[in-house]
Parts: sequence; structure tokens; C-alpha cells
Amino acid sequence: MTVPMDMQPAGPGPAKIGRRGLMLVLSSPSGAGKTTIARRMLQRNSSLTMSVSVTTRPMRPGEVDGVDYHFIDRERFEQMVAERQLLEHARVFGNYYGTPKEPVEQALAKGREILFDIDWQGTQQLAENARDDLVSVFVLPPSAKELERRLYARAQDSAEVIAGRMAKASDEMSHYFDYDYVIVNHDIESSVQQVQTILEAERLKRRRQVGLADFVRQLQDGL
Ligand SMILES: Nc1ncnc2c1ncn2[C@@H]1O[C@H](COP(=O)(O)OP(=O)(O)OP(=O)(O)O)[C@@H](O)[C@H]1O
Ligand SMILES: Nc1nc2c(ncn2[C@@H]2O[C@H](COP(=O)(O)O)[C@@H](O)[C@H]2O)c(=O)[nH]1
Repeated sequence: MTVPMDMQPAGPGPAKIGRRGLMLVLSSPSGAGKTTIARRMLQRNSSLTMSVSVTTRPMRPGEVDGVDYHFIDRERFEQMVAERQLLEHARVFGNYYGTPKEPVEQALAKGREILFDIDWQGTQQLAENARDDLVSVFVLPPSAKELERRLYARAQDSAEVIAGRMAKASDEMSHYFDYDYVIVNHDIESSVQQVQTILEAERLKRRRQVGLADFVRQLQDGL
């Protein structure tokens, strides 16, 4: 997948430096806090667009169809896979999840930055297709006890579901090794600031700055 630029190199007048879009992925064991971090990042960054996944999992109290997820049945999910409408997809905790391709491509075409809350399987698939445009962050909980406490405090899943997610947490966490960055979510404000720092540094990567050559040439011409 190629990510277009949000600003073309300058015509007449002073050269401008633009930015390529990027794909910022947050993954973690369930309950470590990535959804909370993602929501705050969206509030802070108007250039960020959230990728809204499809899922076959039942809606939780308070969730809104089309905002938190597109809630679909298994048949529709299989159809989307068959029609190649998903950029990546995976089975997680017995349910099916996937990233619709079209909204991501549209947002990238406008040079926007896309935020993904997906698991390690989805991250691996995105990396296979667009490694250069991917920035991946793994969020760890401070402790196993705190992870369980957060899952209960969220009060949205049954004890059985929580036990299932805790049982998978160790395996999930083993994938931290494949990520570009790893943060430990002790305090939400610090974690959001850390992800913000990552985003700002990644924007400054040379390959993501468009029109640098023209800008430097103009600087040199003025010497
Ligand atoms: N740093 C933190 N300190 C205390 N509580 C937190 C912190 N970060 C998140 N939480 C709380 O922990 C619970 C789980 O957070 P959240 O839903 O963001 O996790 P998640 O990683 O997105 O889980 P899932 O993968 O199941 O969607 C929520 O109730 C949230 O408010
Ligand atoms: N590979 C994908 N994983 C996804 C996607 N959307 C969400 N997820 C991950 O699933 C689990 C469970 O989420 P929950 O909302 O049911 O608690 C979590 O790890 C999410 O990151 C997706 O489109 N693809």
C-alpha cells in the first residue's frame, strides 16, 4: 500500500515541507488501556482518524454501532473477507475482527494519520503490506493484578469473559517483541504523553517529510 502525501512540493514561492500520512497501531493484552489512550490521542490530534473495525462480538453496554465498532454477523464478516474488503482480519477471543480497507485508504489519500486498536495478528498483516508507513506501539499493564483489576473495573464483561482474557494475556504479551515501541501504562496521562512523543518523533522521520529537497535547495540558494 502506498501512502500519498498531504502536501505536494512547492510551486512558485517559498518551498513548504509537507507530511506523509502514517498508520499508528496500539496493541496490548485486553484491559491494559489502549482504547483509553486511543480516545485521548484523538482528542489531542485533529490530524488523527480512528480506524473503526468490524466485529462479530456482541455490543457492550454503552458502545455505539459505527463509532466503537461496526457490529456485524459472521456471514457478513465472511463476505467482507471473500470480497477483500478488509485490510487485515483475525480471530480474537473467539470473535472475528477486521479493518475495513476503504475508509483507511480514503483517509490516507487525504494525508491523514490513522490510529488502529488491533491485536498482534492484525499488526503483523499491516506490517507485511505497508511496513514503512506503520508505527507500532505495544502497551503493557503495570502488573497482572492491575490488569485483572482494570478488566473488572471496566464492568463490561462477565467473570467468564474476563477469565478468558486473563488466560490469553501471557501469550498476547509475548508479542511485544515485534513492536517498534513499548510503554507501560502506569498512569494514563504519562502514557498518552509517551504516545504523543512517539507520534511527533515519527512525523519528523526524513522519509515522512515531503518537499525537504526543495526546501533545502532554497536555503542553499539564499547562501
Ligand atoms: N493508566 C490507567 N490507570 C488506571 N486505569 C486505567 C488506566 N488505563 C486504562 N484504565 C482503565 O482500565 C480499563 C480498561 O481500559 P481499556 O478499555 O482502555 O483497555 P483495552 O486495552 O482497550 O482493552 P480491550 O483490548 O479489551 O479493548 C478501563 O476501565 C480504563 O478506564
Ligand atoms: N486484528 C484485529 N484485532 C482487533 C480489531 N479490532 C479490535 N481488535 C482487537 O481485539 C481485541 C479485543 O477487543 P475488544 O474490543 O473486544 O475488547 C483487542 O486486542 C483489540 O485490539 C481488528 O480490526 N483487527
